[in-house]
Amino acid sequence: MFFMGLIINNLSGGYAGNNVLRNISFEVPAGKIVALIGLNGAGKSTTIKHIIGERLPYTGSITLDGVDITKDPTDFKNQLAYIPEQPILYDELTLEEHLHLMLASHHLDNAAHWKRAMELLGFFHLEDKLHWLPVNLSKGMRQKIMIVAAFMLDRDLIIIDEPFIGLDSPSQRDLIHLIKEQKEAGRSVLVTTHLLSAAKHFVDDFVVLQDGKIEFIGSPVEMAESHGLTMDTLDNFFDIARGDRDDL
Ligand SMILES: Nc1ncnc2c1ncn2[C@@H]1O[C@H](COP(=O)(O)OP(=O)(O)OP(=O)(O)O)[C@@H](O)[C@H]1O
Repeated sequence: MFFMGLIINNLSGGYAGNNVLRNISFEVPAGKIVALIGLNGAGKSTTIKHIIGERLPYTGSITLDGVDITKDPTDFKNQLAYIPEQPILYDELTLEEHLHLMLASHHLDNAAHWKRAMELLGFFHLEDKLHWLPVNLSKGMRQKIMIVAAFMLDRDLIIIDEPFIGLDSPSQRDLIHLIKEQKEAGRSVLVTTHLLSAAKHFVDDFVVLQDGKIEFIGSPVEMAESHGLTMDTLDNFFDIARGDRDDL
């Protein structure tokens, strides 16, 4: 039996001439929500680029439900859904056409998945906008379409880059509800965020990156305790990381 979930093992990687990640290891087990956090330039996006296969590991391995990204890249990618920070939509396709295209490209354009897509659209109050083009949609609406498109695929791993940017507070709560549903369904969820005040309430573990290395892995309570903070003051975590402790 394979380990169910994502395992990053001793990963080193980055860009030509710029080795950003240095032997990082962490897990996102099935049924867990993990937040990858760190200051600007710590290596979060670079880590995500490696997990979605945009960059290849220099050393180390990345496996999802026992499938190695280097050995079986297609099988690996077929188990994950990724929501980028910036929505990527085609100007000339309606919302409905986007969803059909996305499902068809994953060989899932059937009644069951379409029903799921409609449920998710309804959840975000977008069900009456099926014929709209991206140009007619607000930034937050475009972000919600990316969320719907990822969640309708029912993948084992969902990666969300900065989930809360551009969403109003009710929509942030709606997204957290959907993320928790994925956890309850036994999926792995990996988010990157700078919003610790929101993340500390729903993540199982924080993985803290600092200069391309793992600085800490643990629950929000463990992270607070090990850095001399409480759950109430955890939002100041990055002030400590930056050396602004006196400001607390
Ligand atoms: N395309 C690239 N080519 C070379 N170096 C890059 C490239 N993209 C990022 N870097 C470098 O990699 C390091 C990590 O950047 P990364 O984007 O992973 O950080 P991050 O933690 O996601 O930061 P932020 O919070 O600002 O999004 C930085 O030193 C950055 O300059």
